[in-house]
Amino acid sequence: MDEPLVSVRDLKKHYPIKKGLLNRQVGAARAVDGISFDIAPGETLGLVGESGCGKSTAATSIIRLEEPTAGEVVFNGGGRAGAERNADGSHPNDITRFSETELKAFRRDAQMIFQDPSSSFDPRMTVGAAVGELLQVHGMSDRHRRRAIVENLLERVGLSASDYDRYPHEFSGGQKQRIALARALVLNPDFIVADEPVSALDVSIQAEILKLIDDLQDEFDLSLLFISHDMSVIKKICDRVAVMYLGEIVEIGPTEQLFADPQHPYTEALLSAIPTPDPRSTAGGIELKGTVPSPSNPPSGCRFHTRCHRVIQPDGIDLDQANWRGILNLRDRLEAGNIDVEQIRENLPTDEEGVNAAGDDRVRSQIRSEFDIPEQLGSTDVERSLAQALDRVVEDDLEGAADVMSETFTTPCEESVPERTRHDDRHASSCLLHERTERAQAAAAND
Ligand SMILES: Nc1ncnc2c1ncn2[C@@H]1O[C@H](COP(=O)(O)OP(=O)(O)OP(=O)(O)O)[C@@H](O)[C@H]1O
Repeated sequence: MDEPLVSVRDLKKHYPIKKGLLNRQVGAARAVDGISFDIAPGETLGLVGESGCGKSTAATSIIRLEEPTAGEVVFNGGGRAGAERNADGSHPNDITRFSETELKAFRRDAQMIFQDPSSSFDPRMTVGAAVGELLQVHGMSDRHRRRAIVENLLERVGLSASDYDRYPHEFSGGQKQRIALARALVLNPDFIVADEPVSALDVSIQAEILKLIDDLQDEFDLSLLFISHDMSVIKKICDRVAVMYLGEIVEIGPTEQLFADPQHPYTEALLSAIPTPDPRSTAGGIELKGTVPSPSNPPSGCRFHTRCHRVIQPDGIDLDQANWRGILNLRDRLEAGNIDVEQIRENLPTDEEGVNAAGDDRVRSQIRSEFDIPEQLGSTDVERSLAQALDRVVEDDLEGAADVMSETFTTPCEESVPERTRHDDRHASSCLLHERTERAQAAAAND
């Protein structure tokens, strides 16, 4: 790739968590925790992940609307191309080190579009004034010239010059997003960050706005960082995609390749969630249960291991993968002390005879079924440990049950942080499964 327009390296944004009267820092929410990628001139890079993965924080940190905690964002637009690193290793184009003056110049060259077009406009300002405001801020004092530029832009985003004197409330959501695009383009930037720009719009309008963004990108030769939680939107507009989970990028690659051949289980799960026109289709059938864990206390090892349908089994265990997931889910819930045995008992239908004994068995069965663990697992060792744990559960000794479970049921995924594996020069992912395959292949080649 030629010199990228934007080059993000190991970018972090941690929010301090403070407590008590003295407001002492007791921890940090690691919203963005070491992300790296490049965006080429004229390219659209998608950043996708569920709510809470850190996408918006990444966006605002990259264009320094928030101060990053660490890392580098090199911006080679705005006439800054071709600069060499300083002797101390720092880069003169590193946005995170820009002075106020440099930052002001950068603000001409990089713009951001937000999800909700309604809240991005002052209701008392005409559309023309809102779009032209930045021209004025950046020194264009000629009112007639400003008006001519804005009228022309309004037409280029599919509105008309006569909309100049109208007010935001007179426009629909889709039209307001067109106005937001005109405003983002008015200073002729090189780089636009669009944070969920179509998520608040009806699906039919979404398609129109995506088409407009695509056309404008060509016309204005823009690079775009396009943020969305929706894989189907990403597919329509992005050249490459970075998949983000809990502050990290777990996979990155060209859109077509990533959709056809996803390498990270999280990507697979996101793709599986794309609705299909056929209601009977299970579209891959991977159900992403639960929500993204808190970035203040992320899971050890691979952060996705607590929800992963491919979570690795330790040596000596070889269960059906869904059953293994169920066992780990039960273990994690027990460790969190988050199973209410009394509640389970109360919800069971009453029995006429031998209430206690039958009740305990039913509690065991109920728990197994809740966690998708069949009555017999086909492995004596696993069954023995599970039975011991369930015995403790029915005695309401959750801690004891958790101890038994965590002794037997462990996964390499919680022990090692996966390294980035390259699948080709543009496609990479971070999953222990690939690391293992690579190691096995290397060992075979050496034999
Ligand atoms: N100012 C803040 N202080 C503390 N934590 C924050 C702050 N802003 C965001 N976070 C946390 O950082 C994590 C990432 O949030 P972020 O909004 O970047 O995610 P997102 O992927 O954009 O999700 P969404 O689409 O819901 O906005 C979340 O857990 C959020 O609670």
